[in-house]
Amino acid sequence: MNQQNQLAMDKIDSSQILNLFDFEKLAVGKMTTMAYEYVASGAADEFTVRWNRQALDAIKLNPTVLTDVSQIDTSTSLLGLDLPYPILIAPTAYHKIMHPEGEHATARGAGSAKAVYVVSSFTTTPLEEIAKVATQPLWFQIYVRDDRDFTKALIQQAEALGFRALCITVDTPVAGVRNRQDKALFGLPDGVNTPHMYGGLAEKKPFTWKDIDWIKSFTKMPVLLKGILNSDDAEKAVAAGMDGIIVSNHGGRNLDTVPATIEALPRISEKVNKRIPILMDGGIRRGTDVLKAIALGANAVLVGKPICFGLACGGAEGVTKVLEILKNELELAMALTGRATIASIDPSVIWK
Ligand SMILES: Cc1cc2nc3c(=O)[nH]c(=O)nc-3n(C[C@H](O)[C@H](O)[C@H](O)COP(=O)(O)O)c2cc1C
Ligand SMILES: CC(C)CC(=O)C(=O)O
Repeated sequence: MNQQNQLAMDKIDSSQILNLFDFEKLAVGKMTTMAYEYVASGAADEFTVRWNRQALDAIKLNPTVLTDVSQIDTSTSLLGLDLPYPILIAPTAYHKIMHPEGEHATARGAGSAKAVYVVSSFTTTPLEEIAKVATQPLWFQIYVRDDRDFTKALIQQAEALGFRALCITVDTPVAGVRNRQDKALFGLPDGVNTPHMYGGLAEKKPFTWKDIDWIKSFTKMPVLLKGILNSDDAEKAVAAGMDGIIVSNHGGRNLDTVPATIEALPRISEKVNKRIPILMDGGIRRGTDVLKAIALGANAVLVGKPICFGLACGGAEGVTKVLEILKNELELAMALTGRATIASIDPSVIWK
């Protein structure tokens, strides 16, 4: 497709695309069936995918009235970065199957929205190219491979390119039961490849806390573990000197029937007790979801599928729009609950 046609395809009708669910509906018609199924599906019977949403929906809010909400300030700081709002782009693989400009567009979209973009190690665009167009901080997500020299070189490459933090995905020693993906005969189309990763996720070598110590020993980037669901692991992460954790069930794509992340968050937050930052992802679609996650102990959240759908619908502009809608909804949720700052969002905003 030539550039002009692509730009026409990418125009988003703002009168009709008002929330993150609208993007998914629009994306169905814009993506190949294979790409849509890859993004939208979860593991096995998709209980966890649904629970991520249902658990957030089931939480009721407890607003406070007559506080000064004339100035809403969503800014926060995280691992040395000043963020205008506590929402990051979760690492998701294979952006070129969602949009021809792939991760290039995602990085530009993140730049316009002033959001941190966590780049997947399964990027279909070289890291150098992403770094060149990024105007906001980038973080890197790594899948640790059997070949540890390869793994080390990749982490060092990201560090040398100026990536600001490393997220080690720890919830995927093997890929989950991905029936929908398999039925859609998932495979990368000709011309799309992953310049920094080989093969799938069929690693044989044990990957344990020792490897985490090893990575921590040679990188200066802050290190976060992505995919923590139980509070004992959270405690071990603190003991191992991690700079942060991401409470995540991989968007329900790995082990079906694990709980919603918003359900796992409070006990992890209690255990961690503010010693290190906690991020959370899984089912965040509304500003009220962001507010609930912060109230229950998250310092920030990440969004996965909505970014993929935004990218598919509108390239860089679509990515920006997803983030702007969510940020705007967060501002409204803060004003309507009587919380003018992120620091003032505490558990009392949850109806008990
Ligand atoms: C299409 C897709 C690809 C993903 N690829 C990765 C990946 O490469 N590395 C990773 O750590 N997580 C990956 N994830 C998980 C996300 O980082 C994140 O945990 C999850 O999508 C959050 O839930 P949400 O999609 O409901 O927002 C992927 C998720 C999706 C939907
Ligand atoms: C290449 C895949 C394993 C990326 C991933 O984490 C996912 O599809 O959930």
